[in-house]
Amino acid sequence: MRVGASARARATAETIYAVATARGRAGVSVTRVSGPNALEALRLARAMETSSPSSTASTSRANDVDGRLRYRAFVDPNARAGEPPLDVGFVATWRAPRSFTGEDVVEFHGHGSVATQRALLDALGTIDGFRHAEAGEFARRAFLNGKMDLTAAEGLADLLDAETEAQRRQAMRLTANGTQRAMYERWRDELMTCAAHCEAVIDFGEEEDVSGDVVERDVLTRATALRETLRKHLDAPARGEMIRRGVRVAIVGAPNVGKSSMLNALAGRDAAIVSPRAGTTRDVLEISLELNGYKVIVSDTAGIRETDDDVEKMGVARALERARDADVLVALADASSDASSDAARDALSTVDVTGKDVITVWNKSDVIDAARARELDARVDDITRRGGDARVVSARDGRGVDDFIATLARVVARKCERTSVEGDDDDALAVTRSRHRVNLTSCVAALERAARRAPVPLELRAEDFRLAARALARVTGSYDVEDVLDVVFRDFCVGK
Ligand SMILES: Nc1nc2c(ncn2[C@@H]2O[C@H](COP(=O)(O)OP(=O)(O)OP(=O)(O)O)[C@@H](O)[C@H]2O)c(=O)[nH]1
Ligand SMILES: [Mg+2]
Repeated sequence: MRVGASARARATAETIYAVATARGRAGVSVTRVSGPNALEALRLARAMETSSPSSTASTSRANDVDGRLRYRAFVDPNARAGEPPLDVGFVATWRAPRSFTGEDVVEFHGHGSVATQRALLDALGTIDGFRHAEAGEFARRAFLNGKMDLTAAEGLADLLDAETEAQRRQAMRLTANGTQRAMYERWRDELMTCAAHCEAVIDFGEEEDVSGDVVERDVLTRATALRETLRKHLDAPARGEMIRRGVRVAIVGAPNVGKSSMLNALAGRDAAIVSPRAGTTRDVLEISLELNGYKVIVSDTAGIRETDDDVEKMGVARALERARDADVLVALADASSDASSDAARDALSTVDVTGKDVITVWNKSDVIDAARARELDARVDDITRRGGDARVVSARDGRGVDDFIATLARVVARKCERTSVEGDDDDALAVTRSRHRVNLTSCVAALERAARRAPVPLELRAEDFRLAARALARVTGSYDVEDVLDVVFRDFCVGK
């Protein structure tokens, strides 16, 4: 991995420490120390069978660097005689480069209380050249020391944030399997090969019994194939990003149709204010759910209608904006009357639904007569027959709500499940971050220039292949890393 020498030097000059587990009350708390002088921290670890503090450093430091847990008293080297130890627990030590960060690492596994954590941190702070770590600094060092690439680091951040099964699996694939990195590196190698072939023709011309034309044709064939793969990768529904951030569902419709009541039914609590007055909801209100193991963020929005009320107008604008950003629209209407929904339908027709799923729901089925019920059932059948999703429900008495939730869960799963794009591990193909999307897009742009049909000097083609390869290298962090490091590692907590 190519990383600027200055970055590496800066990363390894100091020894850092931090609590790696959650702060506060817990059975066990792990405090991690990493850096060139990390073994100095063993001064705080005293073997339980010896009572003489002076004997600790020399005996334990030589023998204890094998990653095994050893039972120790944690002591403050400056403590007065007769003081009890700071804590007792286990200490483990790893030597560079065979550690998480690639540096010397010492871990203290003590009791999880605020007081023991603070006492140990204070004692570590008295050691020369030691300082408290910043957020993400351990992971950053691991990256700088070549222990993981940026996609794995991002996967680690995702894993620490994972709330659902789908998020956990996706994060593990990134951080443990490295499948995404392998794919990007394979494509990058292919681009470098194209550049090299162009350059070979430039350097050796036609002498080496290779015809420039043949090489050029071969390179263009490879480039075109790769461009198609990349395009498919980019065009595939943003499944990876959706699993990571949660599928966005917006409940939209005319005022008073029961949008807030539906949100409350989904949440299983009174999250939103419900009232008989049209125009009750003004702001967007969000709740988080887990459906089929996927994270789902449901938004309740203001009822859409023409209005002179300035505040309501802002609410309507926000509702439409939310509809535009959503992955799934729940278009709610009043089963007892179609009239109020016309303005909402007109406004919503301006929202581009490409790539979105729309579930049409008629609410308030408890107040309709049998004829109307039959009419709505026929409309539901019609929509279903055309491959759409529709439901008739009553948020008031709960009729049909479970079926609606099942439909929503199915739609969410369909959006997040494997979409067969290419290759045998489709999940690796999901673009998980906009940072990747940006670089992949510039890769495709450069590749398109490199592989254009018009006669172009080979030098220019070679240069564009190199630019395309560089864009991919930025995703894994093997090129131009300095400017992206803060972006990638700022999401970590302290201690990681
Ligand atoms: N009969 C009946 N009334 C309902 C049902 N769902 C909601 N309501 C009533 O309809 C009224 C409006 O409900 P809300 O949930 O506030 O409707 P809304 O779409 O959020 O309204 P706005 O926020 O004003 O756009 C309230 O009086 C609810 O009690 C239902 O299934 N049946
Ligand atoms: Mg409302």
